[in-house]
Amino acid sequence: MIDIENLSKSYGSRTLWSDVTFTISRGEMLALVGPSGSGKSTLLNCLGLLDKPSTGTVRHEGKDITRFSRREIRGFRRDVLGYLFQNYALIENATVSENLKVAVKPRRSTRDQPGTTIAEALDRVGLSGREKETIHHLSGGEQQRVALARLMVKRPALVLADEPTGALDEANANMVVDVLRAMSEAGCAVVIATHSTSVREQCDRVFALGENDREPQRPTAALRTT
Ligand SMILES: Nc1ncnc2c1ncn2[C@@H]1O[C@H](COP(=O)(O)OP(=O)(O)OP(=O)(O)O)[C@@H](O)[C@H]1O
Repeated sequence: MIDIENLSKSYGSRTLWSDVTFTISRGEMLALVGPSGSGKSTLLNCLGLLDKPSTGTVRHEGKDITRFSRREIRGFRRDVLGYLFQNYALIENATVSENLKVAVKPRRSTRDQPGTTIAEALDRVGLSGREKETIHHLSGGEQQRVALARLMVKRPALVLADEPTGALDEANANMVVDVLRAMSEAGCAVVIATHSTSVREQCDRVFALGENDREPQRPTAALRTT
């Protein structure tokens, strides 16, 4: 579904990673690992069109998304992508249910499978009955669970998750990974940047950004498959 070829990212003379080449398929859950500062978030941002790689291509259905126009970027974010990022990207002054309603897709025909409803998603993330609460009154972990519920309602083809379990207790961390796993089993491609050994072990494949990438001016073949 996503073909990444010879991707590199440099800031000035510092190369974060280079020669990054791999494919992410539908139904696959992939862990992106590497030491702090190795560029995991930056790579996710490049895949999510929030940042641009210095060289290389990222193809979706044959089209290089790094060359998309603003209009194509908007369409790709709306129709294909789902983010689970550290700032949650929720509407702070709106309620839980208002934040989820923006993700509901109209069914184009009766053949369209009905998606997860807002009530089902909130129940799955343990936030039933909290629909009317305003986002900024929720804890960080609760906001993250709202972001996860929004992903379930949206059902994107590609999910990019940046340390999705970092701020959570063990039970909620397991719940997040279980939901992402269920989404991948339903045909979604999931990429998770993580330091967690347990999350890594639950993924289908692991890509490791190399330790040397932290060293300024030392370009490396950045990606290993384990
Ligand atoms: N706009 C920028 N200009 C210069 N350097 C930047 C810029 N954005 C990020 N960096 C640097 O790129 C490096 C990689 O950052 P990134 O957040 O991608 O790493 P990470 O592997 O996700 O780290 P962590 O595991 O700590 O979250 C960091 O050293 C960061 O300071």
